[in-house]
Amino acid sequence: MIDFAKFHGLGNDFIVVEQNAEAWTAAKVRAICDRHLGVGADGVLALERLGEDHLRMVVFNQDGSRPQMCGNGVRCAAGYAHSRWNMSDAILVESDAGPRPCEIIPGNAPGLWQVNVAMGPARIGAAGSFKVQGRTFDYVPVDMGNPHAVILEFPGDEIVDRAGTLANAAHPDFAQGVNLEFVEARGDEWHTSVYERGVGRTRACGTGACAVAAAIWNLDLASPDAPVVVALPGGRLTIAQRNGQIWMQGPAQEVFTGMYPNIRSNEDA
Ligand SMILES: N[C@@H](CCC[C@H](N)C(=O)O)C(=O)O
Repeated sequence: MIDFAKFHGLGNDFIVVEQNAEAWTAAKVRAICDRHLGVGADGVLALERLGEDHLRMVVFNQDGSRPQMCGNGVRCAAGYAHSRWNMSDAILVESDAGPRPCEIIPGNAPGLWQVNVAMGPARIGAAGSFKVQGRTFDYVPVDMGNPHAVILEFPGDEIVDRAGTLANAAHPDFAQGVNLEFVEARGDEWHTSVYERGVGRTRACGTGACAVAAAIWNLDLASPDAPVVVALPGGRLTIAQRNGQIWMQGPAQEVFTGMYPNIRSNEDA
């Protein structure tokens, strides 16, 4: 049996296991993440304790692929390590995209943490465009350790799904696939709809929110001295920048624990 905990960050949900990532095949990830036949989640976080306040997080997307980073996942990993391993309020999470220092903000309710994470620098690429159903979308590529394309339009779920499918079907602009963020300003907030590589439309994406803020600052649409609030379907993330580093603040919540039979999936057979 596999002991797991179910966590989410603004509805972007994960099965958290204390295991080396090598224990997971793509087929096993797909089986446990299946929302009808498994536990159900957007992905798996395989965590390993490395030291006193130090751990490694490997992320798997729902489709079994292994992305470099996950912003909502890293907050969940910090919350898990704080509660299960009694780690302090300053936790270093190693990821495939490099180390991500996390600060647990004091005053949390049981099973609910506010976490501030140094998400590294954002790397902005040359703007491009692609067509969906005859409509052209201009995008700003942003690398947050994983690839994003930020689009300053808010076209509705059907187009978001079509664009995400197309961009992730060996599109020449997106050799490694891409996470798409569609954005519009509403008052002081940036409303964002995300299509995630390896998952589809999700309720929230932490690296996506960082990419949105980085693109907005790069286009001079907001002051770089003030935090940007990114409003996702699952809730809000606050993104700031200090010394060339993007900081993301938001919640991580534990939902339940369970045991999953360590079965071979049909795909393994
Ligand atoms: N939900 C995540 C991003 C997870 C990885 C992404 N799907 C990818 O393939 O790059 C987040 O909160 O950042």
